[in-house]
Amino acid sequence: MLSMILSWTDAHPRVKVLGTIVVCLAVSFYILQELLKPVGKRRGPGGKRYNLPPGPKGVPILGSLPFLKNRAREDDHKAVTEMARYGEMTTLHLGTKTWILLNSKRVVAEIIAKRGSLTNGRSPMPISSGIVSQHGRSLLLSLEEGWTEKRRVMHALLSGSALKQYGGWQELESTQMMAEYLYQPQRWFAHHYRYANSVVHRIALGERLHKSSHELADLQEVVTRFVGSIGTSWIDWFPELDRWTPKWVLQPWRRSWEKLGQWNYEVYRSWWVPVRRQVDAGTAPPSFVRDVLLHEETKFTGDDQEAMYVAMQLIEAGSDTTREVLNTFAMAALCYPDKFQKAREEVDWICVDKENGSLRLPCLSDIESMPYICGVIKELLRWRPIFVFTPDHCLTADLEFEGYSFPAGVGFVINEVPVGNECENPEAFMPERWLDGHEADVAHGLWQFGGGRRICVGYRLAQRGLFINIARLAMCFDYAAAGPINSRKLNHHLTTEPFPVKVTVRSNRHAQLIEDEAAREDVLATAQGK
Ligand code: HEM
Repeated sequence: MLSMILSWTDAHPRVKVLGTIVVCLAVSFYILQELLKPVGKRRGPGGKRYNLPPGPKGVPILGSLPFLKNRAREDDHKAVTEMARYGEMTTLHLGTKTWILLNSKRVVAEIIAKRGSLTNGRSPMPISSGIVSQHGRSLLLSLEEGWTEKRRVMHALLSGSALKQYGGWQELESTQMMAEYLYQPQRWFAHHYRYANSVVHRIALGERLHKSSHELADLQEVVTRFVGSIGTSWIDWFPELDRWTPKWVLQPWRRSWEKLGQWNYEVYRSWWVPVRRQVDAGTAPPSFVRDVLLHEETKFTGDDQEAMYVAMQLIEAGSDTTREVLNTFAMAALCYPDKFQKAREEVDWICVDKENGSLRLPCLSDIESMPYICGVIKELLRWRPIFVFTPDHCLTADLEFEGYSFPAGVGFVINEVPVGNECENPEAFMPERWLDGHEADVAHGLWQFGGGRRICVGYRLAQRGLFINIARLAMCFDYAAAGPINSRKLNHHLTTEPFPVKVTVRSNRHAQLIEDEAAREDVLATAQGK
């Protein structure tokens, strides 16, 4: 048979050439597929086969990447919700990575929280972590890349003394925000951003924010472009390509990312260097940088550049997130006036004097007495999550779990929408669903801050910042739609008005209260733009 084929192809040389090409292509494709096998399909030691949960088949080599890249950011969250149809866990092969989506609260608690010492790694991201962040943003670092030391120093942010110290600044910046709302209600969204940015700026670097709009825009652009780099480059899905190919000959992708990384570095330096000098000279005001990161007792083992990334990462991680939740609050106020009213009633109950009717602004010590406001915060994060996926929690050793076996290197990812929707009537905004005695603990039963060993280090600060502002806004301002709105179109990417809102102060008495408070805190003139 073979000799017949050979003599036939001898007589038809073109077919022979074509056949050879087809065979070569098929062999190359097979080799490529073997080389770029995702972590979850590879055999373990001694040829061990792993048993992963079900999931979509995907296409050769790329797996489910084309699907995920196109659909994960859709406003209706349909694609990420559909992923949960495979069960409590869904396996996705994405380039050479394998993600296990965790679709229920139960498995998130089991894998991310209870087995946190095994699931605290991160998969390699040579572009967004390596080149763009110069291996400095702890958020994306693996254990081997020095995450543990950075986490150690940041941990201080979760402590009671830090919360107390920074609480005063949160109240002050919030008072300024209230006054800004009063004088420029049409710029409500911009006040959210200013608040979020200045609070975390002061916590990290020690000074109130007095940067030029150009400098602020640069930092915002750095954040946007960094976030935009996550998951964008194919190389982050096939990190092996970065290791296997010689850098300067076969890595054409490097140049533009390096330019971005260098620009990011320079913007960071322009914020960092003056603070570093003040600390060295002993003239710096209190801050996380002065009192923790660079304090000799902390014994941070990183160099100046690593310290800079730790400090600056705080600012970017803490500002956009808080701004987005405050915008979501404005949307909920428009769509659910009855819930807004309930929130207001709770604040009035505490902050209006029962004997003489005088008013005071809510403060952080009111948290325990305002469970409904605490419920509003949790519900905002559940109703319109700002993260649909948390970063992957990579397994650092093989794991057996409920009949499945997972190889080291797979990434567990919280599929936030189905997890948040595991409740009655998930489409509705219902703060009362959180009134279970744990409402003041924002991470209890809510996974928007991630979990386990890598849980957001700013989650307590975030909750307190949201509390003080939401309680005060509910007490003092009314929200009305000023055009068509769609509660799913929050337009978080916009720096202009994300949806049309008309804000008005509740009464002259409330206006007076804000002015008095702002004058007392010495932020009135700044809020008036003087
Ligand atoms: C609503 C507000 C916020 C949300 C939803 C949020 C969410 C998150 C999530 C999901 C992670 C990854 C957790 C994981 O991998 O399991 C994270 C990490 C982080 N967050 Fe937040 N965050 C918020 C506010 C803040 C604030 C106010 C700060 C700073 C003051 C902050 C600083 C950080 C830092 C530094 C990390 C990286 C931690 C590490 O490398 O271990 N976040 N955050």
